[in-house]
Amino acid sequence: MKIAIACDHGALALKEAVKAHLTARGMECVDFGTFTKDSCDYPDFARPAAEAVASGACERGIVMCTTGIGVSITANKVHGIRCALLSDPVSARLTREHNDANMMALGAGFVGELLALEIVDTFLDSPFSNGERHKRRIEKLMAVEQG
Ligand SMILES: O=C(CO)[C@H](O)[C@H](O)[C@H](O)COP(=O)(O)O
Repeated sequence: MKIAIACDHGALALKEAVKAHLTARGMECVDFGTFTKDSCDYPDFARPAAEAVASGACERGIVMCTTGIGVSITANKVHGIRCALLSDPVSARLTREHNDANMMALGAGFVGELLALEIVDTFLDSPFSNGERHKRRIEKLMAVEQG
């Protein structure tokens, strides 16, 4: 699986840990930065990662900042993206089963590395349920993009 990853200065260490973990699992990470601890602006990194998922260049995306909020809001403004801000593995499973989320966000200030990796694994390993009611709801939520 090809995964787009991105972070700002608040989550650099977590992004590196996620990248190492996914690489060890045999997945390909496309890293959109940031690459230093210098202060930066999270949309500059979350946006291209989300666009890579929206275009199909990457299958899933994982974006990180201090809270996870800024990167998740940014990703969700890209057409085709359903990005869930996650802090527990149950929500990671349910957002795949119910929302068919194609991206997830983590707040490095709130979720430690071990928990973050469990959330990432659960998110990537959980399938969409394909339930009719969930498909209907996703169609309706994606229609919001059309105005
Ligand atoms: O959490 C974030 C946005 O939702 C970012 O990671 C920023 O770090 C956060 O807004 C704090 O910004 P600062 O420049 O590091 O003070």
